[in-house]
Amino acid sequence: MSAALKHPRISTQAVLRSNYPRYAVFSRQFTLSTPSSSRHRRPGEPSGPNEPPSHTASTVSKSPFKVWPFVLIFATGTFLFKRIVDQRKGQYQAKGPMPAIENLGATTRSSPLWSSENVTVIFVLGGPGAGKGTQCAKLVSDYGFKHLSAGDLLREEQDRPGSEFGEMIKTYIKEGTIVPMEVTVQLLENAMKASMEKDGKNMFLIDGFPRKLDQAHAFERSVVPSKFTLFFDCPEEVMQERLLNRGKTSGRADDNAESIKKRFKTFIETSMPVVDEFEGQGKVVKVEAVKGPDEVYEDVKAKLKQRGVEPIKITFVQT
Ligand SMILES: Nc1ncnc2c1ncn2[C@@H]1O[C@H](COP(=O)(O)OP(=O)(O)OP(=O)(O)O)[C@@H](O)[C@H]1O
Ligand SMILES: O=c1ccn([C@@H]2O[C@H](COP(=O)(O)O)[C@@H](O)[C@H]2O)c(=O)[nH]1
Repeated sequence: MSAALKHPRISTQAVLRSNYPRYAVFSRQFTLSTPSSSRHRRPGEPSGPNEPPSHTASTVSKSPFKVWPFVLIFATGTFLFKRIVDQRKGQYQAKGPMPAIENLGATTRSSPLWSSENVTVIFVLGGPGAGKGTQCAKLVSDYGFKHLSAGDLLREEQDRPGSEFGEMIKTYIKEGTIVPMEVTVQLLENAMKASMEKDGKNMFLIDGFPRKLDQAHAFERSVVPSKFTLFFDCPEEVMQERLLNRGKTSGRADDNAESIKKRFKTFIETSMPVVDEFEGQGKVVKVEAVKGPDEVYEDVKAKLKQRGVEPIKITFVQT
């Protein structure tokens, strides 16, 4: 547009021809205002290069039709530009509020905080309701692991008075989608540090995490590489029945038919690629999770044994 105003004879003509054929007459008139020796002069037009015109801008200012198209083009352009900007703003806002990630440093490290020699991490994955938490509770008492559930940590943070992430977490959990990894990885790292300092525990079962490839990569790069992933395989119908049952007493905002459906979708589309990637690295221990809790647990113990993970031996010493 600015080019058109600087060089009206050239560019506005081109614009008018290409976009507004009905202004062709005007366009021609405008072109004719160019001084030329090979045509008839118009009234008031200078006869030569040294003679001033008898009145200024006569061809443009006399007819309103010669100005309006430019005004129209400018207004339409401005209107469309503003609409595009507003639409884009809308798209970004629809993704929900982003956390103040500058306060969350864990995922910015380029090397792990701990080595897998000193700190053992077993990820526990499986669909919603596959029985991860139930099996973890059993493993804690027999193997001495510290159990950290990513979902529990997020719910705690959600309910912590003054948390800047509370509202955001609530929305993600209700929708069955994955909270931005900066928040979850930082919560896990904090909980691991606390456990090591307080209980001296350095063997962790990390339940319900990583649920997305970016989390998996960030955690292994900046916190500690995992030993392997314990994966509980269970059909959706079985998991749905368990979750609806649990929903009668759990008080969880996502144990209802609508949220469960969304959580299943997220599991298939977002979390299964994590299992597939670890599988490709030979780092998945798969357990069928349809039978009762004790039968499933027997299978878990047998599979862990194959991986060299043994229960804690309690030795009774006679005094
Ligand atoms: N093997 C099983 N057979 C029958 N019911 C089970 C079994 N394992 C767990 N449950 C029950 O199913 C429900 C879900 O179990 P659990 O909380 O352990 O699953 P989860 O995988 O941790 O779920 P989520 O990912 O939603 O936290 C609970 O009510 C639990 O008592
Ligand atoms: O890494 C994670 C783990 C969990 N979430 C969110 O929490 C809910 C509940 O998780 P449970 O493991 O079933 O307790 C899950 O649906 C996600 O919305 C997460 O964002 N990131």
